[in-house]
Amino acid sequence: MRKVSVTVETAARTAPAAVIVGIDGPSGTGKSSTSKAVAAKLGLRYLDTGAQYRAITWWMLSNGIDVNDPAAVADAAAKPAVVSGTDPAAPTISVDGADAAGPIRTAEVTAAVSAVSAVPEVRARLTALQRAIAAEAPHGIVVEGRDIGTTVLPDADLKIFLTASEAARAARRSGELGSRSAADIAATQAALAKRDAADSGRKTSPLAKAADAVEVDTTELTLEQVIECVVTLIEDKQGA
Ligand SMILES: Nc1ncnc2c1ncn2[C@@H]1O[C@H](COP(=O)(O)OP(=O)(O)O)[C@@H](O)[C@H]1O
Ligand SMILES: Nc1ccn([C@H]2C[C@H](O)[C@@H](COP(=O)(O)OP(=O)(O)O)O2)c(=O)n1
Repeated sequence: MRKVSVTVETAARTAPAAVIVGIDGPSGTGKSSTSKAVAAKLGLRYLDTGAQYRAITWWMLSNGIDVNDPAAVADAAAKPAVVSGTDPAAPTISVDGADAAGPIRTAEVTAAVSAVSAVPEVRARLTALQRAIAAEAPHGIVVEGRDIGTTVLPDADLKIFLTASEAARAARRSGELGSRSAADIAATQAALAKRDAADSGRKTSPLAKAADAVEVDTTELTLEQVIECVVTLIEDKQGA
């Protein structure tokens, strides 16, 4: 009996601790692509918190809530059941049991999401959900968003803040939308700037770099270089 218990205790001591990584930054800096790839490489879970804010926004729009009325949004904030699947190879998002992966990417949701995510009741609810998901991840998790390092997981083992020039971010997003014309890139850049200003300017947990976050400017880096950089930072932390 004694021998078994010593073996179990030794195994527990030597098993690598779960690692919690927060990746924040404005739109188009590479948060989702980087977080998914890093989590897959290191056997961690992956959580896209932006998808959760989009999911609540989609529910509000589908249920006739005026997204520009903060009191109406606050009243409804507890109603939708948001569920995130955290496998980095196949992340999922559902609302009240319905697959929301497609509908949350429409232009209508993108235009409304900053107003909905500025409402404190929405943030409180999703922050609690995000913390619970992170706490349950067996080997750790990469959580991406706008306020992960500052608010959701202030004790994360590693915080990364991704940046890139507005022009690079607009070109990336336009490419995703299937257009590289100068006019489309300019329109995308204006929409990005407007959303970033709203996300950075709101009162409750705005988009911001945590004081202890590592800033990585991805403007001149390939996605592979950014992934490698973040993997190295995590491995350095784990080895420390
Ligand atoms: N370093 C990079 N260089 C070029 N394209 C990139 C880079 N990082 C991401 N991308 C591309 O830019 C687009 C936006 O990336 P994404 O990860 O969705 O950003 P975010 O989650 O920050 O909004 C995607 O099409 C992605 O493949
Ligand atoms: N932790 C987070 C994540 C996203 N949000 C809000 C603000 C963002 O404009 C929207 C959408 O986030 P998402 O990461 O999907 O945005 P993009 O992929 O950059 O288009 O959600 C937030 O307020 N807090």
